[in-house]
Amino acid sequence: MVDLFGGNPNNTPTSVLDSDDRVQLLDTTLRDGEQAPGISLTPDEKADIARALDRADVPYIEAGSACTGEGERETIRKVTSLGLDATVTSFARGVKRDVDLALDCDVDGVTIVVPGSDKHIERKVGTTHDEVVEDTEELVAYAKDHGLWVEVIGEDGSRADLDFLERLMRAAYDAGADRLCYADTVGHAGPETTYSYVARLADIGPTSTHTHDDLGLGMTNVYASLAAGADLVHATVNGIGERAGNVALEEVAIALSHCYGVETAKLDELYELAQKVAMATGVPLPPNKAVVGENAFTHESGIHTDGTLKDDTMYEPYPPETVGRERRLVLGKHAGRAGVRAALEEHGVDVSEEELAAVVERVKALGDRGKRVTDADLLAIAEDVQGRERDRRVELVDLTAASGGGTPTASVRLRVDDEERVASGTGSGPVDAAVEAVRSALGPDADAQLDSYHVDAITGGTDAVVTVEVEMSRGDHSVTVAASDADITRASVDAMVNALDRLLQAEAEESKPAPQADD
Ligand SMILES: CC(=O)SCCNC(=O)CCNC(=O)[C@H](O)C(C)(C)COP(=O)(O)OP(=O)(O)OC[C@H]1O[C@@H](n2cnc3c(N)ncnc32)[C@H](O)[C@@H]1OP(=O)(O)O
Ligand SMILES: CC(C)C(=O)C(=O)O
Repeated sequence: MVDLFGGNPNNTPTSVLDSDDRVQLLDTTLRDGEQAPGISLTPDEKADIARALDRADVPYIEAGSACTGEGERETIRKVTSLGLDATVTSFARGVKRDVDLALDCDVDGVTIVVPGSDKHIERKVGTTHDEVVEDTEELVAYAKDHGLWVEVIGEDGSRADLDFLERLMRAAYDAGADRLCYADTVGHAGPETTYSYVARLADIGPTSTHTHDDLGLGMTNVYASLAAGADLVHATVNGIGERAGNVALEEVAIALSHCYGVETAKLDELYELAQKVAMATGVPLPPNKAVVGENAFTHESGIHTDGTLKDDTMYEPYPPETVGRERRLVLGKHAGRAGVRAALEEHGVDVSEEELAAVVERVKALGDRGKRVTDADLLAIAEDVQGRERDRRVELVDLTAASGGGTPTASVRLRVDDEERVASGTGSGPVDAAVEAVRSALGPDADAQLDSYHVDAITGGTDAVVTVEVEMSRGDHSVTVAASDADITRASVDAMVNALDRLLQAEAEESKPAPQADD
């Protein structure tokens, strides 16, 4: 077995890092991240992300590849004009023209990428090992002469002949490169390979690591690199990048802080940064993504919710505020009594043990149908279980609908606050006509989206009672309401009017001023 992390005979592994070790980040969201298919950031979007990276104290920002074209150079210039604290760099192939184009964008540094593996040297670039070494030496000296910070990357380094890679990197370092970088370009290496390659480079000079996630080993290889002596990690926000992406900056930052006390960025800036990148790139955050996913600090299952209510730290490795987030307890199929009681108490609703059991059962039933149980759903269930009448803003008083022969028509009488409103509508069928009539009676108060509409027959036969369940949303609020009747049009309109009423109530509730401490 390979003794990767230097375990001693007592089976206690040597720590990868100590809290006084210094590790830095180079963010390549704007270069490798943008290379993910379909992403193209505008100058303003790059500037916005770069500012957010700078606020998070990320010391190196690779702003793009100046060789790509004039549009890209404009985006890089926009970033270099911001006067950030970070060192702003551009990617450059191992050719003088690319370094000149980078200089033309006023960057502080270049990441010079030269072919590292035989495949890249012979088949891609069509050169020789000796030429790569000579060209690299010349180019590093040229870039240094022009005042640039220089990192030299041996592309496809993890598949390179290690003796050659070492020779190439030594030549680059001797020519004046500030840093060397190990690149697992196709994300094929395991941690043992990574460790042995990085260890050889780190013996030469300061070494960075650039890992990809094709085998899901991006982060493992960062650890192997740090254990082997690397002290700078290339990463992208949300892990976006070529193919399966790069190692995620937010994950590296929190993991090094949590496991070793090594700080690499301002952690409480990470969530905003992640959202900004998701928005600008159009690559949404997966809900289960570490640190920044919707579910990272959300608890639904009863056992977890109960534990969390007893002690915040029960089911979380670190408090959500550390990374600029908040904890959420939500209800669904896996809810238990403690979570439901806490949610009701938050809305000032007290229930007996018996009522609580009935509410939990209804919450689970809603969850069983694959529904997210919202606050409005919970309050509707509790009211029903407790047989409480609530103040309503909108109520269906009367409905008539006709569909025989000509165009289906319907008229409704609604009570809206203390006023009665009557309206009629036409539609493709009686339900559609009745919904049109409701919209016409309510005007802007009916501006809501019907997210789902579901009909179930509760009893058999042509006199069956049907239950109509609608899910509607308005702004940030969403509600699921069911109504039953022998008349499907009546059940549908009842459910929709009740849903609209609850959405309007939720909105009104939200706009109430918060109670003062001594209220
Ligand atoms: C692993 C990585 O992420 S590498 C970075 C990937 N980034 C990019 O590709 C940036 C966007 N690219 C582009 O806009 C274009 O590819 C350009 C402008 C760079 C080049 O465009 P073109 O001149 O049309 O060349 P094309 O894209 O077809 O081929 C790439 C060329 O770069 C050469 N090249 C590739 N890597 C290197 C390197 N490390 N050093 C020197 N030359 C290289 C190739 O040999 C090929 O040259 P050839 O045309 O003489 O065969
Ligand atoms: C340019 C280099 C660092 C790269 O993106 C890679 O090798 O994956």
